[in-house]
Amino acid sequence: MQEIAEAKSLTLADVAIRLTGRTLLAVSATILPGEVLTIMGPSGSGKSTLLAFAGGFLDPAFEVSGRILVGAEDLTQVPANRRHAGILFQDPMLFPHLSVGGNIAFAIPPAVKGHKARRALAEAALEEVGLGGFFDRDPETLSGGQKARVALQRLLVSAPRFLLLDEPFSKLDAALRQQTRELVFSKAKAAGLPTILVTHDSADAQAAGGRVIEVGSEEEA
Ligand SMILES: Nc1ncnc2c1ncn2[C@@H]1O[C@H](COP(=O)(O)OP(=O)(O)OP(=O)(O)O)[C@@H](O)[C@H]1O
Repeated sequence: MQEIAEAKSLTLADVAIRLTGRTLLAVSATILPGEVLTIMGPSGSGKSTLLAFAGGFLDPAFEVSGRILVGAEDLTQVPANRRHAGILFQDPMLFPHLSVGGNIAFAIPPAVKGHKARRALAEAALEEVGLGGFFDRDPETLSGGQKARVALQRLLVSAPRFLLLDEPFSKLDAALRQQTRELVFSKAKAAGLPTILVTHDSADAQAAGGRVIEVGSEEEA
């Protein structure tokens, strides 16, 4: 559907994040194309902070050492808007002023020219997740699971180089959660995207099928 750039690994090279002199978390890992690295740990252990570092939107209150790379390209000093990270949060955060299809079309890279071509891509992306015919719907009229699928497709049409998932399934009920996580992981794998998943749920980690890194509690860090 979208043009997929050559898949590359994502490397967190000796990343240590400190807050007021105390090490919050330290991680070193290379995540292969299509691999999901799961980060688990108690509340406040720095999981979202690690994703903020990877995405390039970390609060300057944190001190960081180490580097983040895609393939051999060092992204550590690259601003967030040029990292091409695909990010999913708990909340699908669809733009309420755009239609469902508008949400997806918005994310298609500007290299795809022409209203018709962009619309056709967005329609195909909706169809792929069972939402054919939903283009003109108001996002507010969708169910939680439908919103999650729109958010996923919006992410994938943007041609990300890696994925950062911050508890993206935690607001869904059990059956939907199972379905959505299978969809997300199968698509991430098919697109060859290295992925970091933050979760509290060991079933998410199991479904992701990759390595799991446990980060410590605030007390022991
Ligand atoms: N902007 C900030 N300035 C200062 N401290 C912050 C900031 N953001 C988060 N923190 C602190 O950094 C620590 C790590 O927060 P973070 O949100 O990464 O934890 P988490 O593991 O993702 O937690 P949860 O599972 O509850 O989402 C916490 O102690 C938090 O209070």
